[in-house]
Amino acid sequence: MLTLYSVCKRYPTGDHALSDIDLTLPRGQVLALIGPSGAGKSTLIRCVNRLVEPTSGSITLDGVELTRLSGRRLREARRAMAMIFQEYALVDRLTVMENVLSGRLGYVGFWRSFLRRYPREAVAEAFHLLERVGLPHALDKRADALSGGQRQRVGIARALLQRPELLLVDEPTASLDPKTSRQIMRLIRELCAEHELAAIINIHDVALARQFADRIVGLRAGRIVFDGTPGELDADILTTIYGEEEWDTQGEATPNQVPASPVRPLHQPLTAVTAGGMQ
Ligand SMILES: Nc1ncnc2c1ncn2[C@@H]1O[C@H](COP(=O)(O)OP(=O)(O)OP(=O)(O)O)[C@@H](O)[C@H]1O
Repeated sequence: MLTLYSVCKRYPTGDHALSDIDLTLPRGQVLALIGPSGAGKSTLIRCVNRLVEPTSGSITLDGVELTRLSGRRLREARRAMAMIFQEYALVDRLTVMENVLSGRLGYVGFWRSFLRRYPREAVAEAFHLLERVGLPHALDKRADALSGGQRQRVGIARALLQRPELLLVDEPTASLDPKTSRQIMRLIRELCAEHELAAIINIHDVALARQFADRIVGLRAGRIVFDGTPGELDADILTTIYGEEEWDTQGEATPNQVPASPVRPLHQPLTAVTAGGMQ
């Protein structure tokens, strides 16, 4: 469904953020993108929806070459790719419902979106999605009255209202406590299965990646250095991705199972892992 071929990104500063990235993502697959800070994870997902312009290479979604699109055709292509952000990117002064409905902005005309008049069908779907993400009673609340976990649920409902084929998820749990992080990752995973959505999730927490992704891609210095299943991610591979460290790799986590002892870089706080494993 999504194919990247020989994608490179060099920023005007001279930073080679991505070098020769080849990746094919089938429909419905949940891919976790891991790697050290500066490895190029955010750049990669932003190249897919062209928030960042790749310097060279090809990116196709359902056979459409995204790198050559502009104007209306780029806007149309972007509807199929919804983004979920670390900081949620909600409009604080708007209600939960209004924030979710903004997921349809790419579909309604200028005046409708300006006046925030959405089709009845979109409102009904937004109700349904808010119920699905566990916020049926928060419709009229202002976004800034919500907790971080609730805000992320709104962000997820908004993304789904866009009716995407692909979710681009940028550190969805970075600002959340370990239990809420697991709930959010589980929700994303379940929704991907329900809607046959593919997802690329940029995530620092290796234990969460192992537990909730079908596939893990490790980036280091802009290159893919690992592409495999969570079960294949052993200590040697973690060293290849992150560098030398004493890795704890006991306990094979499979999606929706609680790992006995999740993999973690030893420099991560122990509390983050133990609390995450308790739920
Ligand atoms: N707007 C920019 N201008 C110049 N260089 C940038 C820009 N954004 C990122 N870079 C550089 O590109 C490289 C990859 O950055 P990127 O943010 O994609 O990495 P990352 O893996 O997402 O890091 P983190 O996990 O810390 O978010 C880094 O060397 C970074 O300094």
